[in-house]
Amino acid sequence: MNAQAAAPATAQVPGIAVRDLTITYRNGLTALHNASFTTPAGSITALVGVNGAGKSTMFKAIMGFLPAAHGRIEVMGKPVREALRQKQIAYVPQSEEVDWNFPVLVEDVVMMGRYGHMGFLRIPRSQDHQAVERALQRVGLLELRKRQIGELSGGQKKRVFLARALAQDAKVILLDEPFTGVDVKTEDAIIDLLRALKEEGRVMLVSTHNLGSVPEFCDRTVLIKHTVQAYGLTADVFTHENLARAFGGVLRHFDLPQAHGGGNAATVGIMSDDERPLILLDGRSSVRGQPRSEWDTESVLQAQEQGRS
Ligand SMILES: Nc1ncnc2c1ncn2[C@@H]1O[C@H](COP(=O)(O)OP(=O)(O)OP(=O)(O)O)[C@@H](O)[C@H]1O
Repeated sequence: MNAQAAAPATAQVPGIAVRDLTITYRNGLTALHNASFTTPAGSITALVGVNGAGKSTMFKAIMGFLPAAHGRIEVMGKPVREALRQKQIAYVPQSEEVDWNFPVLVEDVVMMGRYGHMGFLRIPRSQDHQAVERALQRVGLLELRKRQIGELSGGQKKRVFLARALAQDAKVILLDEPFTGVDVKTEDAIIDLLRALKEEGRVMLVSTHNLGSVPEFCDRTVLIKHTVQAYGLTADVFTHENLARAFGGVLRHFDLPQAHGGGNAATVGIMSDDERPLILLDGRSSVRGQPRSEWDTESVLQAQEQGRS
């Protein structure tokens, strides 16, 4: 589906709606122009593109850090400013954006998610402590609550910031490359948590270079290259043609013709931007352990409809 095409039928409950967004930095560089996409409540959307394509810029715009030169953003049906005021948006940063030498305990970082719920003096009440405890429990870090944040592993640090978003009770969670430097077990644990949050009706937007994981846990994808090139159901968007357009010659790509035996010859393509490659069958994305018939658009929509009813 290209960016101008109609949104999927299930996209009725609003999650994030970006319309005609243009962002120009102070130095005059326009990092995004006329970018548009929508995602519904109860969804996980991948934000995919080359380095410098504008993914972090999109996050910063949704977080209200960057003014729009043109266009608008709505979150859960409200203007961004209103959604931010209601603490509905949380951001899980890239590791490089954080000063890990800052002396602060794990539980203090998670408590920051409660600041917006506290009074002017930021004195935590029992419900704030309970929310922090629940969030740490959910990401499996309760035992490390008294550790200095700088003493944690890369995967544990990511989970602390996810816990901060949970303590905030954000409806929309933006995750900037949550799998960088994370082992496969931790990645799977984060994916399981994101799936559970989706079932609760929350909206996740996840930037990642880990293309192979996208069809496994992101029901939708936004392909970005200084604008939104395509968005919609991952099964529709994650095609060889679209990815080649978004990445140009940057992706490593191999075709293994007719490697799929049993009389159903198919072209197996492998595209890789990072650690886990994306496997394509006849130019369409596939999901680990699932035959392709279970991953076509119709089945995804049906499964989502059933999940809602
Ligand atoms: N503060 C800034 N001032 C000026 N230009 C910026 C600023 N931040 C980013 N840019 C530029 O905007 C463009 C988009 O950058 P952005 O960080 O959004 O890309 P990205 O897709 O997140 O990249 P990556 O995958 O490397 O994280 C790039 O050309 C970048 O150099």
